[in-house]
Amino acid sequence: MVLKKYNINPDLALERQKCTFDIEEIINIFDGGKEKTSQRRKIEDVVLKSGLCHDDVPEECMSLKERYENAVRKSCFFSKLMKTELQEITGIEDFETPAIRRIADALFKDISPFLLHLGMFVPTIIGQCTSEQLMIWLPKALDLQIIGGYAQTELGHGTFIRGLETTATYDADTEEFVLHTPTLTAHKWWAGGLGKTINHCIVVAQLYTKGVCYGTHLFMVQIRDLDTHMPLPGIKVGEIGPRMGFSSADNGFLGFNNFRIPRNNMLMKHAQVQKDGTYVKPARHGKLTYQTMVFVRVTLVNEAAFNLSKAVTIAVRYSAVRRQSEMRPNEPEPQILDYPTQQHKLFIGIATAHAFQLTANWLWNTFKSVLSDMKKGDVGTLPELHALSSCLKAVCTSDAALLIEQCRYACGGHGYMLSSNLPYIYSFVAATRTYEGDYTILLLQTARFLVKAWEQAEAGKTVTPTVSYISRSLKGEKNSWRSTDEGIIKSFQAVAAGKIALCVKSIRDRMKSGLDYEDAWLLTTVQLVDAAEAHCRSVILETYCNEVRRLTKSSSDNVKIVMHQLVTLYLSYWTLQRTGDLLRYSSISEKDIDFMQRQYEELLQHIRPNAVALVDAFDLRDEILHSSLGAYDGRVYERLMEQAENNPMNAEPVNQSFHKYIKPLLQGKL
Ligand SMILES: CCCCC/C=C\C/C=C\C/C=C\C/C=C\C/C=C/C(=O)SCCNC(=O)CCNC(=O)[C@H](O)C(C)(C)COP(=O)(O)OP(=O)(O)OC[C@H]1O[C@@H](n2cnc3c(N)ncnc32)[C@H](O)[C@@H]1OP(=O)(O)O
Ligand SMILES: Cc1cc2nc3c(=O)[nH]c(=O)nc-3n(C[C@H](O)[C@H](O)[C@H](O)COP(=O)(O)OP(=O)(O)OC[C@H]3O[C@@H](n4cnc5c(N)ncnc54)[C@H](O)[C@@H]3O)c2cc1C
Repeated sequence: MVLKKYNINPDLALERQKCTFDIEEIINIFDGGKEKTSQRRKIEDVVLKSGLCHDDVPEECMSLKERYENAVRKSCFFSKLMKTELQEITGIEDFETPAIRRIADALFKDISPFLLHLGMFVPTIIGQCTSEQLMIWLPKALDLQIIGGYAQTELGHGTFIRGLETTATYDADTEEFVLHTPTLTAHKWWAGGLGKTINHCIVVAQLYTKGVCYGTHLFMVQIRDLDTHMPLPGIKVGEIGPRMGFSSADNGFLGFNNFRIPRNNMLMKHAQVQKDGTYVKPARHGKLTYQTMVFVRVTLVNEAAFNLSKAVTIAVRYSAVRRQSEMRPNEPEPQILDYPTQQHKLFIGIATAHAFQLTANWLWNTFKSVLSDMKKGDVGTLPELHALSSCLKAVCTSDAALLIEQCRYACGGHGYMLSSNLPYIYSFVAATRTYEGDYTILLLQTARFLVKAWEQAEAGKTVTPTVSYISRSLKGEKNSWRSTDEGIIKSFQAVAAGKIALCVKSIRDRMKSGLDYEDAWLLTTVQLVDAAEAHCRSVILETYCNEVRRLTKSSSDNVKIVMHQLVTLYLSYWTLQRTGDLLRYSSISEKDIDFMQRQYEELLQHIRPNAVALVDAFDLRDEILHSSLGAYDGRVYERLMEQAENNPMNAEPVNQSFHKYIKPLLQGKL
C-alpha cells in the first residue's frame, strides 16, 4: 500500500512537544552508536525506495495462494537487492545486521518463505559442515543458487528429538545413505519453506551404520529438481495447511521412500561415517548437532524485543490519539493514555522491550564468546549458554506474546482489525513460544542445569557467574530487602535460590520415600519450571540494570533519568507481580510493598509525558509498523476509513449472494 500523507494529529504533535530528552540519543544507544543508526537508515532508504514493499491490495485481502506467491515475489527481489545495493552497505557476510531483519518487515506483513533459509539453513551449514563441505554449499546458499530449510520435527515428534523416526542407513557398497520414512508419524512436518519453496533441506534422521543406531544426525538433502522444481523420485512433499499465522510461508511435510544421498551429504564437522561405515563419534560434546537450535533461541530473544517494540509503539500512539469517556462530569473526553490503568497496560511494554533488547544483545555476545571458546576446543561454557538461551527464549517469547496481546486490549475494538497489525504481530510471537523448543521443555532444560549447579555449590565447587547466588545462599547469606536496583535483584536471586533449594529437597525427599530419580524429578517438574522461571527473571533484571548503567555512562542527564525510570518501573512491576514469592523468600514487609506500589504509580505519572517520545525512540518507520493505528502522524480514523473503502468487499454495491440466496429467502423461494 502507498501510505497517504497527512498532517500530524494535533494530540500527537502536543505529545512530542512534551518530550524531555533527545530521542536521537536513545535511538543511537539501541542501534549501537551513531554510525550504526546511520547505516540502518541507509539500508531502510534503499529498501523503501526500491518499490518492493508495494502491494496492489492489502495482504489480508488476498487468498492464501496469492499471499504466498506475493511473498515469494518479494523474497526473490529482496534477495537480489541484498546481493546488490545492500551488499555495498553491509558486506555480504553480514547476515547478523539487525537492520536487515528490521526492514524485512516492511516487505512482509506476515513472514518470508525464505526465512528458514537465512534463519536455519545457512547457520546449520556454517555450524555443522567440515571445511570441504562448507566450500561446496555455503557459497551456493549465500548466492541463492540453492534454497534450503530445516526439517527436524515429525508428525509424531517435535520436542523429543531422540524419538525421531526418519532413518538414514549407510550402504558401504555404494557409499550412500538411504533415507527412509518408516511410518506415518515419521513424516517431517512443519519445516518452513518446505511446502513449495525450497529445493534443499537439512534433514535430521537416525543414523544407522553397520547395523547400529547412533542417534540423530544432520544430512543435506536435495528434494526438488533445480530446473523444474518437481519433487525428486522417492520424495513426497507438500504444504501442511492453514494455521494461526505464518500464512505467507509454506510450512511443509516430507517423506522419503528409500531415497539415496552420497555419504558426503552427512554434515560431518562433529561426527563422521567413514567410507567403510565406521562411525567416529563427536570428540568434544554429544549435543553439538543441536547448535542451530541454540543459535535460533538466541535470536528469538531479539525477535521478542523487536516485535514487542512494534506493538507498544502502535498502542501508545493510538492511546494518545484516542479520546474516550470523561474523568469528571462535563470535562472534555481525555486521551485514553491519561488513564493510569492504560499506562499500567502499556509502559511495562516499553520497559520490557528495553529489557529484552539489552538482554538479547548481551546473550548474543555470550553466544559469540562461547562459539569462540568452542573453536579453540573448549566446550566448558556450552552448558551455561544452553541453560541461558533456553530460559531466556522461553520467558521472553512468552512475556512478549502476553504484552503484545495486552497492547491489543489497549486499543479496544480497533486493535482487533488486521490493519492494526497487532493480530499479525501476536500470531508471529505466539508461535515463537512453541517452536524451537516449547516453553515448558526449555525451562526444564534450565532446571537441570540449576539443580546440577546447586549440587556443585553444595560440594564446594565454583559455579558459573549467572548462578553464583546459589553459593551465597548455601553459605547462609540472609536476604534483607532493599528497594534499590541492587537490593531488588538480590531479592529476586534469593527467590530463585529458595525455589531451587525446594526442588532439590523435593527430589531428595521423594527419593528417600522410595522413588527412583526419574520419578522424583517428574513429580517435581511443576516446581522445577517455576524455579527456572524465577532464575530467568533474576538474569533479566540484572542484565537490564547493568546494561542501562553501562550504556548511559556518557549520556545526557535527561536520557539517564528516563532510561532509569523505565528500569525502576520494570523492577517495581515485577516486585508487585511476585509479592507472594518475595514474602516467602526475602525479608520484604507489607510496608515495603506499599512503598513499591506507590513508587510504581508515581512512575507511571513521571513517564506519561515522555510516552510517545519513548516509542518514537524505537525509530520504527510506518512501512515497518504496517498499522492503521500506529502511524507516526496518528491519523487513525482517516486510515481506518481509507482501509475500509479499499476493502475489495466494497468494490460492488450489491454482492451476488443477495440475488442467489438472500432474495430467494426473503421471497420464500429458496
Ligand atoms: C529476511 C531476513 C531475515 C533474517 C533472518 C534472521 C533471523 C530471523 C529470526 C527468526 C528465527 C528463524 C526462524 C524462525 C521460524 C521458525 C523456525 C522453527 C524451527 C524449529 O522449530 S526447528 C525444531 C526445533 N525443535 C526443538 O527445539 C526441539 C526441542 N527439544 C530439544 O531441544 C531436545 O529434545 C531436548 C528437550 C533438549 C532434549 O534433548 P535430549 O537429546 O533428549 O537431551 P537430554 O537427555 O534432555 O539432555 C542430555 C544433556 O544434553 C544437554 N543438552 C540438551 N540440549 C542441548 C543443547 N542444545 N546444547 C547443549 N547441551 C544440550 C542437556 O542439558 C543434558 O545435559 P546434562 O549435563 O544435564 O546431562
Ligand atoms: C510456526 C511453526 C514453525 C515451525 N517451523 C519448524 C521448522 O522449520 N522445522 C522444524 O523442524 N520444526 C518446526 N516447527 C516445529 C516446532 O519446533 C515444534 O512444534 C516444537 O518444538 C514443539 O514440539 P511438538 O509440536 O512436538 O510439541 P509437543 O512436544 O507434542 O508438546 C505438546 C505439549 O506437551 C508438553 N510436553 C511434551 N513433552 C513434555 C515433557 N517431557 N515434559 C513435560 N511436558 C511435555 C509440551 O510442554 C506441550 O505443552 C515449527 C512449529 C511452528 C508452530
